[in-house]
Amino acid sequence: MKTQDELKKIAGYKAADLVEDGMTVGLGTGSTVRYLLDALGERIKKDGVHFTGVPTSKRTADYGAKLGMEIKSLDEVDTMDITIDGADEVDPQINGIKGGGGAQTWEKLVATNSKQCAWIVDESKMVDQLGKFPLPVEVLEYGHHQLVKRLSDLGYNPVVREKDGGLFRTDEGNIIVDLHLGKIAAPYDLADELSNMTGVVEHGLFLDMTQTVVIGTQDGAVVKTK
Ligand SMILES: O=C[C@H](O)[C@H](O)[C@H](O)COP(=O)(O)O
Repeated sequence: MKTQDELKKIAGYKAADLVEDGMTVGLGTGSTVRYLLDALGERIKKDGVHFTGVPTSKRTADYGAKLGMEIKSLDEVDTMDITIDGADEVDPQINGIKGGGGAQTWEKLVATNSKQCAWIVDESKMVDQLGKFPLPVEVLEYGHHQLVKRLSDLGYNPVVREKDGGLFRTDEGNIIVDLHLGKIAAPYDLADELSNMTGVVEHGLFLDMTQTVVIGTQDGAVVKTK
């Protein structure tokens, strides 16, 4: 029986095949993406493959640069040929929840500027309906008590994310409110509602953005395409 970490590695290494010489590639964030970066680092060393990486977090930028990748910011490129990223939950339509690591705002910016997107997940992340994983929402710190109250009144069970005894901070210096929803019956309505709330920077619902999911399973990598 392979561990969850081994399944993440299977997905990350398989997805590295999607990257071709000369591409501009959006690089996601998280523990599964770390395996993708390791695999790409090996291809750089062994095969001399060259691509430009557009990272979705400072963590990914630092790790990619350490592995010899050319790193550019989103503002320095026109478009990305593909973005490969992790996800916290993926449903049968390849919609998902992201932001478990608090990186969803940069991730969504990079994804929406990419020609195609692929997610890499272990099989435990595949669900019939989104919402068991708490939905991360990046918000401005200013006024967040009011916003949290509003989210609570709506029945969304908001919890302000903490780290090391203080508030968790995103790469933009904002904070994260995790919505404990249980099930998301109407994801499109919820996405619109959250996007329209003043103080919300970005939420972790990624709808109709991704065409491919590479799943690490006990039987190897499975690629599902829309
Ligand atoms: O903010 C973090 C990202 O959305 C990650 O891609 C997501 O949380 C999945 O991370 P992991 O591969 O570590 O489970």
